Amino acid sequence: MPETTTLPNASILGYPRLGRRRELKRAVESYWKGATGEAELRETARELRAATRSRLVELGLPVAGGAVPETFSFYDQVLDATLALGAIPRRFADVAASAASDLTTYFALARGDDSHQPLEMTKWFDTNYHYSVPEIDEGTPFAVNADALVGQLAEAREQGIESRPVLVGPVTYLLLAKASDEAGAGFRPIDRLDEAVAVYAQLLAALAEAGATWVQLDEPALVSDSLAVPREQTLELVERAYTALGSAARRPRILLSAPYGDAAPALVRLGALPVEAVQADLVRGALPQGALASGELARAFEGTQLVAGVVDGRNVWRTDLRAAFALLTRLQQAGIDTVVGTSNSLQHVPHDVADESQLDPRLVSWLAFADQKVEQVAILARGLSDGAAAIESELAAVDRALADRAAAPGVRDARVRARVASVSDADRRRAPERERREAQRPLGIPQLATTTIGSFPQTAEIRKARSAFSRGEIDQSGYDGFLREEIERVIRLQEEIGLDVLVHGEAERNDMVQYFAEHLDGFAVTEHGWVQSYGTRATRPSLLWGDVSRPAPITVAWSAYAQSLTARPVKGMLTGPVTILAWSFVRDDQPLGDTAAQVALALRDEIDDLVGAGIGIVQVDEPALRELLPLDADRQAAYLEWSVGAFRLATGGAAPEVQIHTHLCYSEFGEIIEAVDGLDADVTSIEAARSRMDVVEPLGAHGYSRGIGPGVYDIHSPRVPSVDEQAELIRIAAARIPGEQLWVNPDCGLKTRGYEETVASLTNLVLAAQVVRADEPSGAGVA
Ligand code: MET
Ligand SMILES: [Zn+2]
Repeated sequence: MPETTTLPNASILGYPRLGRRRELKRAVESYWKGATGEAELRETARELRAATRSRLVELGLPVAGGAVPETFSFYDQVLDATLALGAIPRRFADVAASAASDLTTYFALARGDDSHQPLEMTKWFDTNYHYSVPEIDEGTPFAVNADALVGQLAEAREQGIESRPVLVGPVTYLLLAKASDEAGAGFRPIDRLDEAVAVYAQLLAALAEAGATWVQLDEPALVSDSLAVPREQTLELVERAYTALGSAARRPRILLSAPYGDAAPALVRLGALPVEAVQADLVRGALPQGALASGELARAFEGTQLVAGVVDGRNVWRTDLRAAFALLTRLQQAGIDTVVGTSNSLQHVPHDVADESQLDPRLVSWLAFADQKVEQVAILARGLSDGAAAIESELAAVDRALADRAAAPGVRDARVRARVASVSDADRRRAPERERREAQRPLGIPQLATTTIGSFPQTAEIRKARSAFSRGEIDQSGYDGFLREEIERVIRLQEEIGLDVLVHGEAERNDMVQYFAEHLDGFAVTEHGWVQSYGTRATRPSLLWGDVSRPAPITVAWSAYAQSLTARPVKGMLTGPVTILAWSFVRDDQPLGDTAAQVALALRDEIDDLVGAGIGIVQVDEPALRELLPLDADRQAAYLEWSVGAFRLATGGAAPEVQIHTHLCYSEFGEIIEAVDGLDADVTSIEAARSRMDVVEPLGAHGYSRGIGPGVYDIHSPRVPSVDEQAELIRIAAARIPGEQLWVNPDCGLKTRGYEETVASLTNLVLAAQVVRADEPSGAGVA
């Protein structure tokens, strides 16, 4: 074990990485465009890292002892680990061999190039952050590359800060990897754990050599039941890996973290590992009460520090410091060397609430973004060192803010509460499926009906008009006129292409959640509250702070106008309750299910009004249904009950003749078919083109009886899929799913696409449907 000091009693696992004003986004994108060179980009990155370290110290993290984490990334922390391990997929070997620098290879992996598809991206645990999926096979090279981490350490030292390098740990890295296409049958990336651990040991040696006193290795795999191996086995793998790493001759002290969930069942065993600190998420998770009371936990943590993740890194609310302090005090009294920490990296929250000049100051007083959370950690740490009295005034200030929040108008709205209380099971039940199918015949939907997912390209013109409107340069009627012209254009275009069920195109929406947040009571939107979703992309989640209700119809005028222009059916288009919650920062003072029911009732009224305005088909998008599924298997049933219940409450008022669609876009659809079936939607569109229709297999096996539209057009790139290619995918689906159930549509909305490729691709899509209808002449025509 290295002879260095223990961790100071305040730390965080990580911090936002794009910069307070998304400086890194601009620098990286300008480098991609070729407008700036690598040296300039590296200089901006260096300045950003320096600013972050100084800021963390200013907010109260100690300069010495490894309290300040190095969590910079040019694109993604999993991709950083791929480079640190030298695990360049073999299909990129030519890129790596000829690359001018590591950075060229790095971005080629992230984004692909003319001759290489990029690494796949998928969601990081139960967050809306996406990581670049490592591709490993028996022959993927592993070769240590500590340059980036060592360089950052040296920069920090120059600044007078003893920082702590951070890396995704070996078990999590391999469990999040996928077997490459070249892998042999039955190969699993985790099979190469011992080799990877050997490279991690070399990395640790290089860091020790460079003077690192601490290193943080993140192992969130420890809290997940959604990985390829059962959780108990993950713990064994972690024990194997860290027993080896712990015994390495030359290494910094190790902080092993288990963020994003409940590590309680594993905590005693983690404490006994030969590492010097273990972090546990005490917001999503708990302490093992029995082991704490019996002294077993304290014995396991003898000589090991416990980083208590009491400040929530997943939301934007001020922590109840008094409750957090009570928990910390119990740990301290149990004799455990306790460090105050966050539940997970602060990368999932915006920078600084002080930047929000437009928000109601009263709301602001209840909030804590990343900077405020670091201050909270520092306050609690001071309490641990100096005693409760030293922080009593800070605790009292939080008490007052929380009391104010609990009593503030709008946080509890008696009318909304009464309505939720009066909801009965019948409100969640539509007429039986078969009866609905009959009632919906007049809609005249043909077999292999063609449609889109909702949005059409968001052109520069649309964005310009929106910002001119928000700046007051055009007035309401000017803006509405612009949107009506846009809708008319999109309707005519769809008629020309020959789609069966049309959409209005969503030109009025800046974002599928924020648009609704802006039109519902109980929400606020931020100015600078950006959160990285992947690479240089960030979203600005809305703040759901109060009881939710709908002061007036939201989408009805647009949908009704679109329907007035055409004889073909136009789908109304709404974002579902679960997705609205998932992509907002949600109040933490009541169960999510209660909040979801409020949003559902607002949407229920919207559907009612859409139908009243002559709309016969309404799509309620739930792309985040899978994302919110708890990592912990024990919590999944309860989640599915309230989430599916909220969708059904939103849609349950629709008469049998109204066709309800939903849209889900993610690949692990097979896992939650039961729940999707439970949504009781008439038609569901899903992402399927990239996986070449993998989902139809489980759908066929399940005996799924509802309408289903597996995507035949991958909208993630400008590539135009040919008629043959799309027809081929339709045929794969048609082999397992009867024609009257099968819909033909793209994977997702078209908002990020350009018009040229959209028109070409949709034209091919319609032709492909015609070609397949002609395969079996008896199946063609109106069902
Ligand atoms: C991420 S799912 C998007 C659904 C939405 N209706 C759209 O087309 O864009
Ligand atoms: Zn989608």
